[in-house]
Amino acid sequence: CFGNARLHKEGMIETIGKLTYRNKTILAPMVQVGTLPMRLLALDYGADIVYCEELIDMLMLKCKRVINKILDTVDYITPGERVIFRTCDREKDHVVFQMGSSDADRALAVGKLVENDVAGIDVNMGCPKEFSTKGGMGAALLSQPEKIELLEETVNLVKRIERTGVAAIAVHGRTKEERPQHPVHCDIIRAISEAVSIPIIASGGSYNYIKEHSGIETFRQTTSASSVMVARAAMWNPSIFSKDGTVSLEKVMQEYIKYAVKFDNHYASTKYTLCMMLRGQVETPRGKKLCAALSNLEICSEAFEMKSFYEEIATLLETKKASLGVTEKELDDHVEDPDVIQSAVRFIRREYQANITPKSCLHEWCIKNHLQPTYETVHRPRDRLFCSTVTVANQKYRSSIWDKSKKLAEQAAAIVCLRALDIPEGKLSEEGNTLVHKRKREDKEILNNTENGDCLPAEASHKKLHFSQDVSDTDAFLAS
Ligand SMILES: Cc1cc2nc3c(=O)[nH]c(=O)nc-3n(C[C@H](O)[C@H](O)[C@H](O)COP(=O)(O)O)c2cc1C
Repeated sequence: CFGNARLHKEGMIETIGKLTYRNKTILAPMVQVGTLPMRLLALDYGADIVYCEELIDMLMLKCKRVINKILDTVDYITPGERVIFRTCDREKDHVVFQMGSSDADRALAVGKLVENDVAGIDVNMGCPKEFSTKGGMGAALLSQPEKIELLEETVNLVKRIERTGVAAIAVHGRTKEERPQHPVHCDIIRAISEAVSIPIIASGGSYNYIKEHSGIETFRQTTSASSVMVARAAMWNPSIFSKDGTVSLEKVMQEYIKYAVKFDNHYASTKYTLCMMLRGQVETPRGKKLCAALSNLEICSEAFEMKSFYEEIATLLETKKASLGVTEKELDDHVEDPDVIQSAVRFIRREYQANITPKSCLHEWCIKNHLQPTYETVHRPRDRLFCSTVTVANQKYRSSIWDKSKKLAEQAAAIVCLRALDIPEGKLSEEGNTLVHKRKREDKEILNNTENGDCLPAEASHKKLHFSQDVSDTDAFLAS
């Protein structure tokens, strides 16, 4: 069995800590899923504590802390302006930051970096996946005595961890070799619970116990644990935390999307989480539209009929931006370049044939002409928009309209190039368009690793989602 050690703030700053881990229901750490929208939704439905997805220490140490006045959030962003961790006041007393680390100094440095923005800090010692263990993180920590004082027996190990002063230990009741669909070892969690005096948080009950809210308590009693942490059952429907019974998935998804839009959640995380909620339904027309979406706007407009909500929030954010005195002119810090062919275009998915994108058209044309298109994208941090320049045969092309995602910006650049070269771009309105392209979305490359789905560190996670037919069910996904 393996677990997560929690270095509670109390342990680090004696007078501030308020969070305790007794008698709590907890949203478990889940890569891609446990971003701000899911955490807020879980709190709305009654979770007491919410964990972020595992974030790797080295990546966090590259981040700077930024107050985002437009979203009212605190963001930790990489030098490349990627948001790695976003949090807000509402969750401040409830959110536990989970890190992946194999080095005490780095772990401490990350702890110091985030300690004033979170309620607790968790070191992941549970992830059995290779990407984690080969870096000496996750479950690898369990076999490095010098790092966590391993003893032969799990109970003795937990006792020794307890003596380090951690506030609580979460135990996922499975061995390193077992997979999430194997029965959870309640007896082992119980033995651990009885052996130590700090709170034990039982994890691993989604598959066998937590079909509805009452299952959380059954799992707690069966394991004699202080608290229960829920991962998959909450991912499938976060209203599992509600004492009033579960809410329809349709409503839950809408609520989730609202948070995702309000807090500008990365669309890949939004899409992944919604696909996990849809489970067996990703092959339905809506599931397919969701999988094809390349932005939160597309998720709202194509798959959920929530375009007007998206637009309303976008307008609000624009107004806020303006009231903060940030003008469009100030924002447009992208250098004008006379050598670049520019025009004001935007890629609108529904205007194109299902399997065709401007990028794929350009790619195909380039292959035929023995050319190689190269894309360079810049991100404007203040409004989080992207602008891409494509170079073909030493000529640069770009759209003057900045877009919501790198992918959309690249498509727009491809459109400018195709139009300048008078090449069909795959639009439905193009007469006699007979181009047939295999759908070849960058997303598919990004999302193409089912193996890591049950515990994937954030650095890799945006590159490893996959929603193909064979991953239409979470259980299959986790089992792979
Ligand atoms: C999509 C997904 C991502 C996960 N990511 C993490 C993670 O980042 N850190 C971690 O410690 N465990 C992670 N886990 C493991 C869960 O926190 C939990 O221990 C496991 O799923 C068993 O609990 P359950 O039966 O309630 O699902 C992940 C699980 C899932 C399903």
